Amino acid sequence: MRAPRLILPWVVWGVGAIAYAIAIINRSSLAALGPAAQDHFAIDATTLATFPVIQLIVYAGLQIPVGMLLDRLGPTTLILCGGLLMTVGQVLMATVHEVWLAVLARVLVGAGDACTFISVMRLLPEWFAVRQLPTVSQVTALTGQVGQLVSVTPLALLVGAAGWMPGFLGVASVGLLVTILAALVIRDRPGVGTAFERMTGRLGRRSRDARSLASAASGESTLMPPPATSMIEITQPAPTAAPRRAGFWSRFRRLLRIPGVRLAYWLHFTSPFASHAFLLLWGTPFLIGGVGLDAAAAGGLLSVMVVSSMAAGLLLGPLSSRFLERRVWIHFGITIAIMLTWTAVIVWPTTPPLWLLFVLVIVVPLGGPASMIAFEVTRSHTPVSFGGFATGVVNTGGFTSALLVILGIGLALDLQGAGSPEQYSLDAFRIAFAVQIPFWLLGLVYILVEQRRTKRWMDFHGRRLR
Ligand SMILES: N[C@@H](Cc1c[nH]cn1)C(=O)NCC(=O)O
Repeated sequence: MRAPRLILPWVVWGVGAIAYAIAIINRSSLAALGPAAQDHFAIDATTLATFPVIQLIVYAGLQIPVGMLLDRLGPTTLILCGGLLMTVGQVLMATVHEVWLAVLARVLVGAGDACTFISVMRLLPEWFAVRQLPTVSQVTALTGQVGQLVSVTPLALLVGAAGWMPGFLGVASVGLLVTILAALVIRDRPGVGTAFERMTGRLGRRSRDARSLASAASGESTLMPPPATSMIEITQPAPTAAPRRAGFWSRFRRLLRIPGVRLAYWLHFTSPFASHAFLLLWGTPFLIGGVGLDAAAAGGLLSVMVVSSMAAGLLLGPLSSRFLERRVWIHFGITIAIMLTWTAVIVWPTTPPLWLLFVLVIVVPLGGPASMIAFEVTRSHTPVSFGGFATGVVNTGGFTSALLVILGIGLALDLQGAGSPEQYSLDAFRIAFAVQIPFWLLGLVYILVEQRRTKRWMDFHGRRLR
C-alpha cells in the first residue's frame, strides 16, 4: 500500500513533464523545417519568420489569462485544454495549404503551449516538499529541453521521410495520446480525482489513498507557509455585502504590490532572452552568414546549447535549494557572465575564434535554467490563492524580452541594410546583437532595486525564505 502512494507524486509529475516536452515539440516544430515550410506554403523568408513571432506573441499574451484560469479551474483542466488546442493546431498545420490557415494553426499551437508550462509548475508544490521543489522544477524544464532536441533532428527526419502531412499528423497523434494519459493520471492535488474520475463521479483507490499525502506535504510547509492573501495590501475598502471575486485589475495591482513578485518578474525577464533569440531565430544566420561556419557546424553549436542548458538545470536545482538566501545572486552572476561573454564576441577585433564561440554556446543557455529561480522566488512570496496568476505574470518576463530582442536584432540588421542572407556581415551582426545590452542592464538594475525592497518587506512582515 505504501509504494503506490510514494510513487504517485512522481507518476503525476512524469506525465506533466511529458506533456510539457510535447508542448515544446509543438512549439519548435517549425524550427528545423523552415525550407520544407517555405516549399509547402510557397512563402518567402519574411513570412516564415512571422510564424515564431506570432506564436511567441500568443504565448506571452495568454500567460496572465491562463494564470487566472489556473487558480479557478486547476492545472489538470488547463493541461488537457492545452493538449487539445495543440493537437487541433497541428492537424490544421498538416492539412491546409493557405498561409492564413497555417498562421491560425500556429496561433492554436501557441495558445495550447501557453496553458502547459505554468500548469505543470502549479502542480509541483501540491505534490512535493518545499526543499524538493527547485530540483523537481529544474528537471521539469530539462524534460522540456528533450522536446527541443526531438524537434530539431528526429522531427525533421520524420517529415523528410514520411512527408509533410503524415509528419504533422504524427506529432498531433502523439500529443493526443499524452493528453488522454494526462486525463487518466494527473490530479490537481492529493485526494482529488483525475479528470476521468471526476467525469465519471467515481474516485479510484489510488486517488483516495493519496489523501494522506496532502497532510504530509502541508506539514512541512507549516514551518514557514506561503504568505497569507491578507498580507497583500488592499487600498479599496473591503465590500460589506457578500464577498465577490476580485476583478482582474484589482488582483493584478495587489499582486504587483508584492516586491518578491516584481523581483521574480525581472529575474525571468533578464536571463533567458539571449538564449531564446539565438535558438529560435538569429543563431544560425549569425553563425553561417556572420561568422562563416557551414550549416553542420552551426547545427552542432546549437545542439551544444541545448545540452549545456540541460546540464546546468541538473546543477542549479540542488544549488538554489541548498543556498536559498543566495539564489538571486546565483542568477545575477549567471546573467553577468552571459552579458560579458556576448560583449567579448561583439568587440572581438577579428572573426571570433571557435573557442570563444564554444564559450558562448555553453554560457548563454545557462540563462534558461537560471530563469527557473524566478519561479522559486514567486512561490516564496505569493499566497497560494494567487499561485497560477503570479506564475503567469512572471513567465511573461522572459518571453516579452525575447520577443523585443528578436525584433530589435532584425530591425538593427535592416537599418544597416543587412537584412537578408546575401547582405549579412559579421559587423552588422555585432551591432545587431549589441541590442541585447540595454535589456541586460535594465534587468540587472531592477533586480538590485527589487531585491532590496523584498528584503525590507520580509523584515517588516517577519518572514523567512522558504
Ligand atoms: N526559461 C524557461 C525555462 C528553461 C529552463 N531551461 C531552459 N529553459 C521557461 O521559463 N520556460 C517556460 C516555457 O513555457 O517553456
